[in-house]
Amino acid sequence: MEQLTLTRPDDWHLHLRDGEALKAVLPHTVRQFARGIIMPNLKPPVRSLPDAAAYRDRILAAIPPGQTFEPLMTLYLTDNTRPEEILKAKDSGFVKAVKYYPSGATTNSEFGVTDIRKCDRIFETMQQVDLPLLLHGEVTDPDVDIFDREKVFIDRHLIPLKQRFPQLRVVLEHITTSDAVEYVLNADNIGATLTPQHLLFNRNRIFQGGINPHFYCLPILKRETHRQALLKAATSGNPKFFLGTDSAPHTRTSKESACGCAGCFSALHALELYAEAFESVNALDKLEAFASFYGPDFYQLPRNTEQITLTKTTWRIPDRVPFTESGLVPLRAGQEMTWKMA
Ligand SMILES: NC(=O)N[C@@H](CC(=O)O)C(=O)O
Ligand SMILES: [Zn+2]
Ligand SMILES: [Zn+2]
Repeated sequence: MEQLTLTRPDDWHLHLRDGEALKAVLPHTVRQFARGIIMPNLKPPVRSLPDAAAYRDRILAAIPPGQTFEPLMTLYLTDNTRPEEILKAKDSGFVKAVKYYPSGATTNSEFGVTDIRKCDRIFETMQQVDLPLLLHGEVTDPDVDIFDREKVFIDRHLIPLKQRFPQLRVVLEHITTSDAVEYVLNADNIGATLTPQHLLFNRNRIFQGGINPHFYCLPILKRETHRQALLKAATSGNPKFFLGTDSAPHTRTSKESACGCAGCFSALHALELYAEAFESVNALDKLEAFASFYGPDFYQLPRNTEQITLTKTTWRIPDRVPFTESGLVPLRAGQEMTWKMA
């Protein structure tokens, strides 16, 4: 039987939610990943060090007995974040980054930043203490076409930001365009995470045979040329590109709705999805570094030492996974996978 053994990977962009939802989704991530960068877009968001400490405790308490997982916490940047909060966060040792959401760009981003220039004092402090900045890189200007929002963010905000703070370490999260790939390749002190959905699907998938809300996430899937550029970057062996699932659980009914939420749930089978994407371009030999080496290298953390094994077998992704209320529909539910984690 064909097998693939890898150093245990980490997930560098993960939504775990809170309460009952957290308890339902965390075991899936714990099964695959040793650590995760935990997104702070709760309601209300994780804005201070005490918020992050309390959320971290709730995550630790939800880990299934006998298993291990290290939540790497982030703070949610607002117009009112103070430099002292950044210093305290850095000193804590468990806050590994600060997350920037443009106000209104995505799920629970209402408390996000209204004008990136308002945060220059914060970026100055982050640059000084070397705390990475994670970007949801889309503009919210309603006049900008939804498919152009990432590119326009890079041109209008990211390039000037990097000119003002060249040493600030930045992760452009869940990149979706060849423009983002080009930018990251040519800039310094920057990395990017890539999701399974953006490596596997183009925007046609959202509309195939009718509207498919479970393929709607933000930034939205783009056209095929972009998908190919992302796949090329992920499998290039360039350490700037690493794994971040952006697994973003929403109840089935909140997705299958007249105004459905953005986010794909992939924690159940993330690694298998990535394996399939890499295999599609004969690059399985590049999977381990993408999934298990380049992320810790960027975050200046040790690589994991444990191993995991993927086996070539066909299995069917369930239609539903237990979650609060109506359950969760995993990415590409009901379809067949060709790799399975032991
Ligand atoms: N990616 C998504 O479509 N949704 C994420 C938020 C985010 O990462 O932008 C969520 O929290 O649901
Ligand atoms: Zn985002
Ligand atoms: Zn996300």
